Amino acid sequence: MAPQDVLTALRDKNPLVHCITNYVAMNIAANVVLAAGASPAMVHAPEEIADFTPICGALTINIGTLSTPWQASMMNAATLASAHKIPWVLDPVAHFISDYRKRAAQDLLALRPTIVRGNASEILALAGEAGAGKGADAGDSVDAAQGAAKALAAASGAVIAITGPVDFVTDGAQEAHVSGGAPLMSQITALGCSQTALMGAYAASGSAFDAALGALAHFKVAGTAASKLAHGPGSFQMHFLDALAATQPDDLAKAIL
Ligand SMILES: Nc1ncnc2c1ncn2[C@@H]1O[C@H](COP(=O)(O)OP(=O)(O)OP(=O)(O)O)[C@@H](O)[C@H]1O
Ligand SMILES: Cc1ncsc1CCO
Ligand SMILES: [Mg+2]
Repeated sequence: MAPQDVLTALRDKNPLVHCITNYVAMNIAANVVLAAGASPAMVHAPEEIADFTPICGALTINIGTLSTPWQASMMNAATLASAHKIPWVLDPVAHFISDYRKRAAQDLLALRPTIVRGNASEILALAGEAGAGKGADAGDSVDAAQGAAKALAAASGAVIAITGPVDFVTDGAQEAHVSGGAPLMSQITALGCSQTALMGAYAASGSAFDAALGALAHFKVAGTAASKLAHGPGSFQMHFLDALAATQPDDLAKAIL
């Protein structure tokens, strides 16, 4: 299924996307998923996972504001998703900042996510390579992390997506670059986290590589459109949501190299 067909299926199915994300990202990520045409639900209580994860079209897990009870929910939800063959996406936000977070990311990776999405520093570190990341923002270039992404895809079986000025995605065999968007996108917090949530919506609607590629292209196309209307980060966010909703399946090819 080509990326544009995944978007058509997404809008047709309006899939339910279980998002376990961070406090910073919750609102923008939910709005991004809604604007694109899917149905987000931010559910993280340990008591609710067993009931909720199995009825969803996809699961997304983001460790941006990790704590012990949330980690238990993440591990349980990921285990259930893998057991029920529900696609799930891992976003290992700044996992290199502490041993606690590093171990949490590796434990989740061992549960075999369908897709891993991170910035260059996060993907480098997840593959065990040294990078320059210090917090949630990337300190490395996408180019520098491409080899790590390929190695990680081969080792984990996941599709690996790196976001940045030009995105890169690989499943170990196929690969693609995705261009467009605007530098302003890195000035708005949690847009990467929102990209992860959108990848869940796409993964609920098509195969893993084309889902990741489609979600990356959707952001770039909408980012390019929003940047023409925006006067700064605040108005960019407003125009970006409008542009996500206005993006049509045939637009996606413009961003894919
Ligand atoms: N300089 C840039 N030019 C164009 N697009 C960009 C640029 N920087 C980031 N983007 C886009 O912004 C989105 C978020 O990517 P980014 O790599 O900043 O994620 P992140 O660091 O994980 O973000 P966060 O942790 O704040 O959620 C992606 O769609 C990416 O393609
Ligand atoms: C700024 C920030 N801190 C923890 S999560 C997050 C959102 C972007 O990853
Ligand atoms: Mg960023």
